[in-house]
Amino acid sequence: MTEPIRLEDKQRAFAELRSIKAGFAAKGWFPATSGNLSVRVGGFDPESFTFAITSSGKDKSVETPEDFLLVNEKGLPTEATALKPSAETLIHSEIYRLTGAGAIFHVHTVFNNIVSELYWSKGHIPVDGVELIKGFNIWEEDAHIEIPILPNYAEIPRIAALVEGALQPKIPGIVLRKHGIYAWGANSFEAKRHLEAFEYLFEYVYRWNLLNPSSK
Ligand SMILES: CSCCC(=O)C(=O)COP(=O)(O)O
Ligand SMILES: [Zn+2]
Repeated sequence: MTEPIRLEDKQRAFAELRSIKAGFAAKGWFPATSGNLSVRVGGFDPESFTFAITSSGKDKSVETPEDFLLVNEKGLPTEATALKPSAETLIHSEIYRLTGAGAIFHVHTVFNNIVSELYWSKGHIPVDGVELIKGFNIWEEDAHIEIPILPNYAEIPRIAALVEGALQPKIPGIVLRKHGIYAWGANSFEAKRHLEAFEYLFEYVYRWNLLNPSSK
């Protein structure tokens, strides 16, 4: 039996999401209502857990009392609400189930879209020796990493079904082709650091390719 979520845990999760949402909005990371954010709230059992997630279709650069709701591991609201969870909730559920993460953030940016297309045929975005790889806690000198890319199917369950096969043990993120990045971490602080590192690396890869068109 799953323990009911305590009001203070729910409020803490919503406050955390509110602050992350405002910070990402200030960076312009939620164009045209895109993006979604979640944090795990309770029930750390991989088979039954609860997380707070952004409601679907909202302007995420605006703060309202209807921005977040709680859902279970199947992505269904755990409390009576008129709010709809993010259309991409099932991807969050699958990432929580497989990684035990504490927070997952998804944004659409021009850089993540372009590099996903640039490296689509390889199935991953390679990055070599850039210092910010250390943002993933990879401290090896001249580290080489490969960030997985999944197809952007219209049906979210089809994408969710591919997450397990795409996960790279040291890489806390997955890119959807010409769609956006999912980055996660043990908590919001770590998931934010990971997302910022990914976005820095995507911009680096994009600019490197512009300057060195034959290097790919
Ligand atoms: C106009 S954004 C298209 C849907 C999407 O990719 C996204 O990230 C936002 O969907 P949500 O249901 O979470 O608002
Ligand atoms: Zn999206």
